[in-house]
Amino acid sequence: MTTTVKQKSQKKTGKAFLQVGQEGTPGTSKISVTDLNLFYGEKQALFGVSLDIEEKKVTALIGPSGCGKSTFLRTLNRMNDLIDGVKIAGDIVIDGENIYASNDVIKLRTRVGMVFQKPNLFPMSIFDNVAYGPRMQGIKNKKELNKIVEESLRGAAIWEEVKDRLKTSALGLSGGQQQRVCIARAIAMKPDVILMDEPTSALDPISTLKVEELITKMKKDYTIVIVTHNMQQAARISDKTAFFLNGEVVEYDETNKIFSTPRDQRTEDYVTGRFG
Ligand SMILES: Nc1ncnc2c1ncn2[C@@H]1O[C@H](COP(=O)(O)OP(=O)(O)OP(=O)(O)O)[C@@H](O)[C@H]1O
Repeated sequence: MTTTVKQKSQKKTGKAFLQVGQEGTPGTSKISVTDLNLFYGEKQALFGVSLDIEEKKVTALIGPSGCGKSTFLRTLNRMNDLIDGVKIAGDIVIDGENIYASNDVIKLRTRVGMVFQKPNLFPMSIFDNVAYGPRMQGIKNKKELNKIVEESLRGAAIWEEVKDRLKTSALGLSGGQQQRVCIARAIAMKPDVILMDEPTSALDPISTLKVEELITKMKKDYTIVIVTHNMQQAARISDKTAFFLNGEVVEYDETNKIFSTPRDQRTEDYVTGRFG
């Protein structure tokens, strides 16, 4: 606990911006989930989910529609708290801290950013979209904001495309560009973890490829958890894959094992397209 607080304050004051989050060692456990059960009212959506998500790796969540992937993803930054009647039991520990033990959800969502299925930019300029979070955190200095916006847009591989139109409406960009600005907006909060819920499902193949390349680059700096329906995408970009079925994790392993030599027949049936 003390260590975590210390690390966070060093992050704020110390290192150059995009180096934030580089303290962790790839492959060590970043998020530890133990016996997680979630109910929407009377309906149980997650059943005893336990898994460790590794630092600076891409973890894919796959499985048929309605099996609990998005529900699980949203527990990692407590987005389900916003839904009436949700009950959650179990532990989710990030960097040694149980995220359900603290009431500081804003701090949690700063550390654990999220990118949604459809780009959800605000009807304001590209600059203001990316500067929105830092401004909410109290950063007013123009030079500092300029730096954060440029570094975030560079980090999201969209700077070259938008640098001459930062003051124009973000809604004038293509869907694929908007999604990368959404990623820049998440990066601007200096998170450690980025959750992505089917981030390319609304994009054309070229934009999808750009976002996939971006995700692959981003794992140098961030721990990424991505929900995808696209098996090829999971195989291309993720290091680990969890296969969900009816609210349970059937199998969780190195991605190449899940796709080449799965242990469970149900995983094999799903990844080979026999159902889903
Ligand atoms: N807000 C909610 N209220 C009640 N039930 C919900 C809610 N959100 C999801 N569910 C139910 O929880 C179960 C898991 O849904 P979830 O969206 O997590 O699945 P998913 O695997 O992400 O599906 P998809 O791939 O279609 O997005 C489903 O039965 C769904 O109907």
